[in-house]
Amino acid sequence: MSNADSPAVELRGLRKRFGGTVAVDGLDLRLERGHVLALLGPNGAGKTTTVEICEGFQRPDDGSVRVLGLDPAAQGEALRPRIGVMPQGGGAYPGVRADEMLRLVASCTADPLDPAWLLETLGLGSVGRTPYKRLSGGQQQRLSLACALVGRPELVFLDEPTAGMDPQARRLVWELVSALRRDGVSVLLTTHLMDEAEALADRVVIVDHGRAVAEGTAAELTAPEDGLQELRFRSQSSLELDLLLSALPEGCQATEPRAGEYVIRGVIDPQVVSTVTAWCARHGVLAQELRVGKRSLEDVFLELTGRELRS
Ligand SMILES: Nc1ncnc2c1ncn2[C@@H]1O[C@H](COP(=O)(O)OP(=O)(O)OP(=O)(O)O)[C@@H](O)[C@H]1O
Repeated sequence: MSNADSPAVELRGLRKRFGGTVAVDGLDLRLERGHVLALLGPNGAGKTTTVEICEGFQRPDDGSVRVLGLDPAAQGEALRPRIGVMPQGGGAYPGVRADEMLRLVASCTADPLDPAWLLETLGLGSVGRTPYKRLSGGQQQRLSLACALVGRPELVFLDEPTAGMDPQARRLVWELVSALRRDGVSVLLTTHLMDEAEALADRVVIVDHGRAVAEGTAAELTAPEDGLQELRFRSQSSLELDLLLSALPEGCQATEPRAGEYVIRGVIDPQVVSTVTAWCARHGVLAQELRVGKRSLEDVFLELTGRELRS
């Protein structure tokens, strides 16, 4: 396969362990050119290790890795000018000013974007002369993102790009990632924020314990199983679901996937909603956060793994 036709990233059977810890456990993944792929998973799922292997900073124990058609471990020199990397937690010389830092990185690339424009776009125009160590965590993150993008990369790796940012800064970063996508840049991002994955990614790979447990568009992943709808609510734990079920039409299922969280699956019509709330009222149960509709990515993750994304 020629370099230009190959996917932006293709991983097959990727494995990496650190001593007794299995960080990546047979991961397959494919990012098409010009797409945004989100690796969604809780802390310790193996997201950073996967990204660092793609960037050539770690060597896998097993499996094949192709990034823009190249092997990052063996062809790093050819690959590096074509990718942008925003590592988790950023990093720079503590005393360097924001604009100096960005200009320095720009000077190492063949055809950089205008650093002043990039700082402005990321809301850093007013802190260009501020030393790195005096920037807020969110500003440091945005400077790190600017450094990843200034060389006009074909492919960008963003490891938890909005961690620690306030909502306004997060919105700026989301807009920038959407703009990258419009410009045909491929993006692999990691996150444990489902709304981030949902807002930005063409495809989402849910990872847990170094393995992909589900993959698809956010809409595919959250579509109700079997075309059935869901009614969800929270309440005290251990409600007598058999009793509730006996009040509902045939074909409905009722489960408590986690203590105090209830899911009714079936054809959810107004009558079913009314039956559930009436049953709750009869039993002195306050049904909170009652909603009818599709599952969230968080629900999907919980159902697949029994754990929450935000661990
Ligand atoms: N250099 C290392 N030495 C030892 N263990 C490591 C190393 N790097 C990662 N690990 C372990 O591998 C597992 C996966 O870590 P990784 O950082 O890839 O997960 P992650 O999904 O990115 O999590 P986070 O969101 O916390 O960054 C964890 O158990 C972690 O402690």
